[in-house]
Amino acid sequence: LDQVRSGNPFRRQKRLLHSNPNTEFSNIALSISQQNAADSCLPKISCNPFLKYRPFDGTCNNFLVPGWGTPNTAFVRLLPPSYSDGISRVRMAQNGNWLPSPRVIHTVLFPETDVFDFRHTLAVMEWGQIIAHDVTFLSIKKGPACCTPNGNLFPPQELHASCLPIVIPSNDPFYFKFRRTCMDMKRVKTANELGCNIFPVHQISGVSHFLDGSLIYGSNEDTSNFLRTFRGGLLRAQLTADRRPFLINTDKPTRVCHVLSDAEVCYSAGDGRVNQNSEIAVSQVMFMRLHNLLANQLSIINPDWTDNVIFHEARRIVIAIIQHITYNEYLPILLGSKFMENSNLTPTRINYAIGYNENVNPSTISEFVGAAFRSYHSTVQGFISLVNESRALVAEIRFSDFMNKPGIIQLPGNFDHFLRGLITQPQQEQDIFFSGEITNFLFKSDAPFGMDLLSMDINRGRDLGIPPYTTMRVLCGLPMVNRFEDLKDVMDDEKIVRLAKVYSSVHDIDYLVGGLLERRIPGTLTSPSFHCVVAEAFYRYKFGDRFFYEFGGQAGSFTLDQLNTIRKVTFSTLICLTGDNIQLAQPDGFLIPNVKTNPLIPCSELASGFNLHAWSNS
Ligand code: HEM
Ligand SMILES: [Ca+2]
Repeated sequence: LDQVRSGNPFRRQKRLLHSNPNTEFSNIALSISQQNAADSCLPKISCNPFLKYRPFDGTCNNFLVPGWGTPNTAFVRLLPPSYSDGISRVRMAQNGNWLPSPRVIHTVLFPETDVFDFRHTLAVMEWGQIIAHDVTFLSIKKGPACCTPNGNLFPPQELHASCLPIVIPSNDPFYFKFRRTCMDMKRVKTANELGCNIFPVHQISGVSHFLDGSLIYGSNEDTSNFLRTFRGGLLRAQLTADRRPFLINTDKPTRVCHVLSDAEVCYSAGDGRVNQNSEIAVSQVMFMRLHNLLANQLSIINPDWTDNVIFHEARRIVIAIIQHITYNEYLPILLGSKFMENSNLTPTRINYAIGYNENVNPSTISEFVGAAFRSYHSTVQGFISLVNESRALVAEIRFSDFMNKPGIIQLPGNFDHFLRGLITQPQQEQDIFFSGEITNFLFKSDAPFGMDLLSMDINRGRDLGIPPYTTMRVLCGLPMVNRFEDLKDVMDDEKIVRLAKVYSSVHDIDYLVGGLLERRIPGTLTSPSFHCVVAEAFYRYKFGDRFFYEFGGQAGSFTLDQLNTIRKVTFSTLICLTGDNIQLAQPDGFLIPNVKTNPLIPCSELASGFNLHAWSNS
């Protein structure tokens, strides 16, 4: 409370759980997070300490626990899960009733408006999605539909155990038009489905937890082999009539994508979500092109290298570039530059970084994927700008028209239009306003309505047993609260009034909801209760990853010359290198260009320092 009175509730919360082991709450987090009941089910593997290239599934990254971070293993939890039966049933309200419907919470607290973030480009949003798809994939349990064919609720006794449908009130401002009172949603898989009999349940990630380019190469060797040509270290690609490379097509477009014939474009990549929307499809093509460009350069520099060596060296560089852009350009925007410096998260400028810690569990954090990182769904744009070389708007496409329908990005000129759009169009503000394109029309296909991502996110938090907001905010260093009025330290009055309209107790508030309603920490794109969880996740992706690009002294470490080459790469370099014919970009692609501080300059200048001489064998 003293903190509240002092008028600066932000000072104390900007913390990293790991770097503050002497605080009461981080001690709790640290001890719980390092142990994971599901670890008892990890496969026993013996490791080769001289392995130069990280395995696709992340095994043996950690010598103490070789299964840490591998696909189909459990997330770590910062705090014990909140399940009403202590095992797996979703949380109930303090008064014993069901918690309010996520859709009701959405309509009362999160108006649908487009508010632009005029500082940050849409590339910031998209880079977040790239990271999300790299570090986590929740697979949905199989089972029958959870709503009737007309979109109404089944009687509770007829509901399958895998179901967690969202109740839509009959007076919903949007869905009432379609007389729908139920949004189908199923629970996600837990370690128990894989034979690991532990309770409370632990949800699992289907992909490698490390930030290791698994969305490009897959999370196992079979997927990677499927994507490779086995010639010149290249990834497979399909060429358009004018010979521009795109990802290969899946062999079942009509099943995977929203297309009418199997002749239509629908990609196959290291991650199954590649077709989800046009921006992620563009990004995945960008990475495939980057890999092949590096592979071609490496072949020229080292004609004696085998396909396998070229492939793995190119992959190692691509992963390093993803990590570098994340820690050098993306995270300072999210977490604040000062915080990054103080927590050793900023990339080192010279020499190697130090601090790899084999005691850090590198696994993705449940509270991060179940709430904190999803808050960036708020930054998604409902309309995508296609932009030409003079930065004029060529077209604007409706986001929901091109979900699971990526063919548009291959049309002549469009790939560059999309890429330029990413570094030109503002993202939406990280706030309580979400685009209707994802909250009414998500995956709409040909229907006049779709699903609601925000309601799904709130519901998913309950599925994962994410502790309520009041518990999570304490973990992040805010005072314990017992009444709605106590939330004034981080929330505006009007929001508190609305919260009290929906939730009957302050302790019922979902973490995602509370975190989104907090005032943002100045100089960041996070609020106090999300900051420590997002920071903790990225702390682990760095200091828990033996192959992290900046570390020396490992079999897979870069030479300093190589490292210094990677340090020159920015998001804009990627745009320049992988576009069909992009001539200009601003140095910081995550910031809106402007003549004074971030002017458009020739790509030849932006990419000039980037060559692979440091990889020459001679
Ligand atoms: C570009 C538009 C985006 C769309 C259409 C989208 C859509 C989705 C959907 C449908 C889910 C699954 C929901 C569920 O069933 O639980 C999801 C999950 C998720 N999204 Fe997004 N998303 C977008 C961008 C982002 C961004 C920008 C971020 C973060 C910066 C993000 C972070 C996440 C995370 C962490 C999950 C959980 C993933 C998992 O563990 O499987 N998404 N998103
Ligand atoms: Ca990964």
